[in-house]
Amino acid sequence: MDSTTESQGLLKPTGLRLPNKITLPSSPSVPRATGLSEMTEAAANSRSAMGPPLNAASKHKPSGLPEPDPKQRKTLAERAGEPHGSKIAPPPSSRQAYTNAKLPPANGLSSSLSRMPSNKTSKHNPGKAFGHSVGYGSRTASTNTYGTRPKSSYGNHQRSKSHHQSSRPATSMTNHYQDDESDRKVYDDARVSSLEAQFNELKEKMETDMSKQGNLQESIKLYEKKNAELEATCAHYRTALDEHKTDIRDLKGLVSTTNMELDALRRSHSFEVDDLRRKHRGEIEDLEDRVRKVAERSQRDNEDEVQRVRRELEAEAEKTLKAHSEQLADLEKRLKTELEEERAKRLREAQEFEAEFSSKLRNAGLEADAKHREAQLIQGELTNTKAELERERTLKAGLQTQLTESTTLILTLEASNKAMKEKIHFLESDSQAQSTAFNDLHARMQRAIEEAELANEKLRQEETLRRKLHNQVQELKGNIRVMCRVRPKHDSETDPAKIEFPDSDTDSKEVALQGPEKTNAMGTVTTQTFSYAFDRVFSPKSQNLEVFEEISQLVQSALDGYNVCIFCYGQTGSGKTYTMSSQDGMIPRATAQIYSEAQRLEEKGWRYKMEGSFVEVYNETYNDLLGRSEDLDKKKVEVRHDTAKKQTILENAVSVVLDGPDRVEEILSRADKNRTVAATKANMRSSRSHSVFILKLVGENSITGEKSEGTLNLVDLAGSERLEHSKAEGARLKETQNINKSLSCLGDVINALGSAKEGSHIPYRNSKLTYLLQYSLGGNSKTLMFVMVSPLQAHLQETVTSLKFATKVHNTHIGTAKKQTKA
Ligand SMILES: Nc1ncnc2c1ncn2[C@@H]1O[C@H](COP(=O)(O)OP(=O)(O)OP(=O)(O)O)[C@@H](O)[C@H]1O
Repeated sequence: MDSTTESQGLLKPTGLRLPNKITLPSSPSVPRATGLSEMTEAAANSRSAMGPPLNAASKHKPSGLPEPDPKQRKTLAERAGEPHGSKIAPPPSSRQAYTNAKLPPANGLSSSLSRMPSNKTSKHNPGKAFGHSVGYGSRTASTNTYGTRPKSSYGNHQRSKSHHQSSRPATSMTNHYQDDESDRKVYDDARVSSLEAQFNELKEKMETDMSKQGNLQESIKLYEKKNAELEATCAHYRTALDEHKTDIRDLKGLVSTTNMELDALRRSHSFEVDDLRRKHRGEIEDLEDRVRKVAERSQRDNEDEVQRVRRELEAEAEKTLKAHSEQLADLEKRLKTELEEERAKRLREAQEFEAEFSSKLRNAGLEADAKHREAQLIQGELTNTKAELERERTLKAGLQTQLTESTTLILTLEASNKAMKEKIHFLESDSQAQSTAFNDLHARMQRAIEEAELANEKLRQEETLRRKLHNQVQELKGNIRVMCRVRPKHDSETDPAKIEFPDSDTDSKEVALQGPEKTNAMGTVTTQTFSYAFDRVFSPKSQNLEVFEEISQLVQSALDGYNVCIFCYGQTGSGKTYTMSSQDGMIPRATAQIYSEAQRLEEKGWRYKMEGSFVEVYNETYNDLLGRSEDLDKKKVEVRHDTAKKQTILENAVSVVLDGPDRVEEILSRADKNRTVAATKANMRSSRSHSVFILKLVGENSITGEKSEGTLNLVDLAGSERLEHSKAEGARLKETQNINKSLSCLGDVINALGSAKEGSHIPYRNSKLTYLLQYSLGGNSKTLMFVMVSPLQAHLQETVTSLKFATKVHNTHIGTAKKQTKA
């Protein structure tokens, strides 16, 4: 039911009219929701716009709604044209009682008023109460009071008053009623007008409330609208929030992906940097290696050049001397002829003028005596010159310093020749004396030549003696010698072992290793020192040249016809290959020495033929390192021994005739190439195989008829590391087992050679290596073992094992070496 209908309903019983239209004030105070903050503000505003609570509103505060002017308002009595309404005002107490609604309104209003909210404090039925007390013309018997007072405090008061009245007698009451009827009527009118006033007041209040209700409904609608807007905004923001959350999630995913990519990039970058660093280091090492090789090669070239120039100069000097001798001989011959002619001529002249110049002849005889003395002097000078020439011939070979002397001598000879010519020219004046002088000269020259031949013969004998003495020296040094070499530490290597060379200032024959620190039960830290002594110890500072000087005498022995075996023993990476086969290693140096010695010996009548072979022993099979690389593991190399000649023959292996120093380089590079090819097939094969360079030297002296045949074996043994340390498996295990077997066989052979009596069994056949070296180890040979030592602490255990093995070999004494002479 709307407010208008309700108002109309209210008007019916009373005939009062409510204003047709209640204009609700616009509510400017209600803001439009524009956002979350605005909504809060609007809510606050709307709350304030709602006004005070309803019970407060019942006090009728001005609400802004149009209200009838209170001055124009008229009471019902006024409207009905009853002028006395204003005169009879109810007592203030009765007005108060109506306000409290303890009394019911007039009967005509009862139906309408019954729909009004009742005061909950009242227990009365207002209509009923009103009916009982104010019904027109009816008074209930139960009403002991006059019945005009409402049941309120006023009523109570009435009741208490009635109570007093009830004590009055009924007759007196009836009288009173008749007397005061007019007063009662007045009083009723007053009451009616009072009720009307109250009703008006109530109606106004209702209207106010209704208008407020309308306002409130408007406000509610506005709030609902605003709420809907806010909810829409809220939903919008929620969607936006969800989108943002999705974006944030995406971004987080992107960030983590980017981070992962960055990490991957960083990792790959660091790998690349590491690779580049490794590559760079490798390149630097390659470059250093190449530079070193170039330097070494150029040094060798220089040495060769010096040798060549020396040889050329010597040849030239010899040629010059020969030319001078020939010139001298020509001169002598010409002079002789001229002298003969001159003599004949002079004889003729002398006969012609004998008589004429007899006195002059006497004088000439005197002069001839003088000249004879001079000729003798010249003859002495000539003898000296010849002696000098002879000395020059003896000394010229290989002595660069004496080349200068030779030049000086040549100059002196030239001067002497010149002087001689002058003297001969002078002597031409006396043919007799000159003839005698030249005869003498000739005789002396003959004698000098004979003496020179005697000297040459003596020299040859001395060479044979030198060989014998050299061998005796070698024997005194021992037929098996052991030398130790400690390689230098590379820059890339850390943690060096403590290796000392106590006698490096004097003999350099000792090496001392300091073992790891050990703590005993008492907590004392001790270090064990291992000392070893060998024939020679080379510190890391030593160069290949210094090492070669020690072994050059053995190389000489090979030229002299002995079997020589030089091998390098030690763990992988200890410097065996560097010592043996590097550019200036033992193999190139030994062959270079052999060449120059062979040339030197040529003038003593020796002619040498040299042949080189290079084989490897890998997994107990022989491979030819000078053959074609594709045949390396296919071609079967066999080793045979000629027991009668005590010679080793390699079948199916290439043997290269070494007719010049360049050939050695060629051999080494070919072997190196083959080993590199093999290394790709079996990893680190060069370290896992023994390589043996065999140089056969066959010499013959055309003058003495002597012959010699020696062999120089240069062996680079495989790495000697123990099986338990190498942790090898599969193919590597087999390799290591074979290496260990052959090395231990080598030890056994040396041991047997040292302890066995002549003719007893030596276990050469137990391994391919000892079988190959059968005639180069033992009684008929000279053996030198280099024990190579790594300078690192990590290799200390292996180093100690190697040095122990070397000490065992060093303590072995092998029987006297025998020179091999060809039948
Ligand atoms: N005396 C030295 N002076 C300078 N460098 C050396 C010396 N000895 C060895 N080296 C270097 O040490 C490294 C290992 O040496 P090398 O290859 O000769 O050892 P190895 O015992 O022959 O090893 P493997 O058994 O593997 O053949 C090489 O780089 C070599 O150049």
